[in-house]
Amino acid sequence: MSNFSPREIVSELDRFIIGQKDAKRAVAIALRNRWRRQQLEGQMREEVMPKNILMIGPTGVGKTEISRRLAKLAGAPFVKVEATKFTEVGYVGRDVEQIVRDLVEVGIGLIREKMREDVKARAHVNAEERVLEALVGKTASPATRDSFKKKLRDGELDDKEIEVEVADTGTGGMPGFDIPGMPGGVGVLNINDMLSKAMGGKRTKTRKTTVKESYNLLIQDESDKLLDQDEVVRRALEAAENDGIVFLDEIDKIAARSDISGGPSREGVQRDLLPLVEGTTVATKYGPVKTDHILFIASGAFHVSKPSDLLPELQGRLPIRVELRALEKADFVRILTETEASLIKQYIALMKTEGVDLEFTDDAIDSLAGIAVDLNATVENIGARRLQTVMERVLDDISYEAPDRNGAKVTIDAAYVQKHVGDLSKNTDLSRFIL
Ligand SMILES: Nc1ncnc2c1ncn2[C@@H]1O[C@H](COP(=O)(O)OP(=O)(O)OP(=O)(O)O)[C@@H](O)[C@H]1O
Repeated sequence: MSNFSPREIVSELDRFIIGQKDAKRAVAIALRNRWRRQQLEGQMREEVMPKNILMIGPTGVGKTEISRRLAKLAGAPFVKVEATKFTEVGYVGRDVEQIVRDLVEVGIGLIREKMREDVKARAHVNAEERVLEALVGKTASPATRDSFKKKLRDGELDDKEIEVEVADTGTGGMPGFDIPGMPGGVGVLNINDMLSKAMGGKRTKTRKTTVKESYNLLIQDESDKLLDQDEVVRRALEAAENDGIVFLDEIDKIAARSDISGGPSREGVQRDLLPLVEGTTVATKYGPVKTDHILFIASGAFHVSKPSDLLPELQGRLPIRVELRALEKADFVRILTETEASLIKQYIALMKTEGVDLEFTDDAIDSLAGIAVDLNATVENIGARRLQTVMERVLDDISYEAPDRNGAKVTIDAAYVQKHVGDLSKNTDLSRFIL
């Protein structure tokens, strides 16, 4: 859990998302509130519920992006679900619980990655200790150890032969396999683990190797010892419960209190979602998960329905309302130029791998932004996503020819942009399919 202040969180989000100050502020406070809750003790800690957020704004203006970046910043498990998915035919009420199961799966992935990193450093330290022991023996004086440690770190002993004892993993180790219906995660059985347990503990063997090569063997050996599956699961459940963020998109589409023919009623879906948001316990294959402290960020355009069309109970559980505004041309220019890993930066980096030096003039960027705005107005407003389709089209030729143009410098100016998408964008019928 990060201990950034709300101001710091907003400034981190500013690196990736242009504008939308209110939404950034709201999520920053929500994240800080989690940290505050963690500082509390006993009953009070259990009483403090997250203040869930309702983001209102047209499509493609940064609602998901803000939430996803927030989760990344916090190292928190994150899932995005379309609320309308639950209005489909064949849906049964309990399906909403899958959201929580998915959140736990994401948590397992995150924690495993984190623990591998933790373990890597520790495994390396342990491995070094074992190499030292192999070199100088168990009873050497601290001074001797230190002097050998220095030589070891300077690489002076790399070619020296030593004997190390490592876990015997049989003939190269057998692969783990999935239990049908329980792919991945704790469902994986490791034959070697089972064998070694069945045989009353570890089987080891002595290997003769050089100091340099022993490291790989020992780091692997130590990592295996350190990465504890039960611990991964325990921490993942904890992360899902306390840090999890669920992004419920298209909540406006289930807001109207009328039924859609064929599918379950919208109100029914709201009723199914309600316990999750209010706090319930969901059974997962890893164990029960309490949803009380999961942060829900619901989002929708609310062009037709209004937040007040949601069930009162659900409205009450989404007390923080923020509006995101539609993006204008100036925003598109900033999205193209100022964000970290902006599309422009991505294309420049990609072309560089081919030895092509790509450059965009200011008027090219202005032109790209202008075309995106026009298309959003004439074809369909898809927000900043429009930049992707326009950019892809403009760079199509260069992308295709890049391998033959190693060493070339390509400058994209307004004329180039106009030539490649300008005319097309004026033809609304054609644009509908291509841009
Ligand atoms: N304000 C912004 N600044 C930078 N990039 C943005 C901004 N708004 C949108 N984008 C980019 O546009 C794409 C779509 O945005 P996002 O997924 O956040 O849309 P959304 O508002 O959640 O819409 P929807 O409800 O349809 O999912 C993302 O790739 C995102 O990077």
